[in-house]
Amino acid sequence: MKKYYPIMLDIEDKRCVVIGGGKVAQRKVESLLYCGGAVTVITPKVTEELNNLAQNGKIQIILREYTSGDLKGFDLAYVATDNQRVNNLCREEAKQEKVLLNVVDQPDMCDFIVPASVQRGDLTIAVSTNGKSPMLSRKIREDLEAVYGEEYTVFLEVMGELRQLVLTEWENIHHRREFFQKIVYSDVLDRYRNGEIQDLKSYILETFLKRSV
Ligand SMILES: C[C@@]1(CC(=O)O)c2cc3[nH]c(cc4nc(cc5[nH]c(cc(n2)[C@H]1CCC(=O)O)[C@@](C)(CC(=O)O)[C@@H]5CCC(=O)O)C(CC(=O)O)=C4CCC(=O)O)c(CCC(=O)O)c3CC(=O)O
Ligand SMILES: NC(=O)C1=CN([C@@H]2O[C@H](COP(=O)(O)OP(=O)(O)OC[C@H]3O[C@@H](n4cnc5c(N)ncnc54)[C@H](O)[C@@H]3O)[C@@H](O)[C@H]2O)C=CC1
Repeated sequence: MKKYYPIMLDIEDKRCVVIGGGKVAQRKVESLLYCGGAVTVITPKVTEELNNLAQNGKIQIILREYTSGDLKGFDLAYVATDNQRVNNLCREEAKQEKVLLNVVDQPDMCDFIVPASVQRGDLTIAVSTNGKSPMLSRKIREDLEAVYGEEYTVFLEVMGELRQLVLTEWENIHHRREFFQKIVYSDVLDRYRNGEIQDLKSYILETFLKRSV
């Protein structure tokens, strides 16, 4: 069985090229933009949404078919046409130019594949089936969205702030670990979700910090 290595890639301002301008290309472009990628789309035809993104200066569109040399200078590349010849040419070029390539209709030609993901502030939950069933990835993503709601955005913000505080102020790693463990494994999130707690940060500070110092 093929193994993919899951990583969190910082693509802020990295140059990403997408060959093709249909529905699938659009989905990949949207996720790249969400993470701050600098996106260029090369395609003779685009969806209305991609066109709007270009009008608003969010992406650059080059309105023509792929030609050899188009991947040069990019960090990441996606081919989202349904043209086998273009897939093959891009695969060749990506290898030569050492650009990581995703071929949306051929997992066996990909350097990387894209998981389904849930984003809750700084929390990312990603799901992949190694390409076996993208529909199943989607379904699991939907299930996760129902379980991990917006309260995780707030919770994680508070945990991040507390961690900064504790890392600089507490010397003993065992105390720090125990402190975080108590909060994360408590019923605080359930109670916040049920509306029993109004201000999550104050509640956590009062309940857990007082007890620990
Ligand atoms: C290998 C991979 C390469 C890659 O794109 O990176 C790939 C490949 C292919 N997808 C196909 C079809 C569909 N893809 C989706 C949806 C998504 N596809 C995504 C990723 C991936 N798709 C990578 C593997 C991910 C994994 O490991 O699980 C998601 C998760 C992320 C994203 O695209 O952003 C996004 C869900 C996002 C979300 O909703 O959260 C749907 C469902 C829908 O449309 O709603 C369908 C129709 C139903 C079905 O076929 O299951 C086809 C066949 C085309 C055909 O039939 O001709 C191929 C090619 C092939 O398999 O040969
Ligand atoms: N990975 C995934 O998540 C999924 C992949 N697919 C596959 O992705 C492919 C694309 O799907 P859609 O976006 O729905 O197709 P589409 O037909 O809507 O879009 C294809 C795009 O490619 C462009 N194109 C065609 N020839 C080109 C060339 N020589 N150079 C540059 N651009 C060119 C077209 O102008 C069009 O914008 C299909 O092969 C499909 O099987 C389909 C669903 C999901």
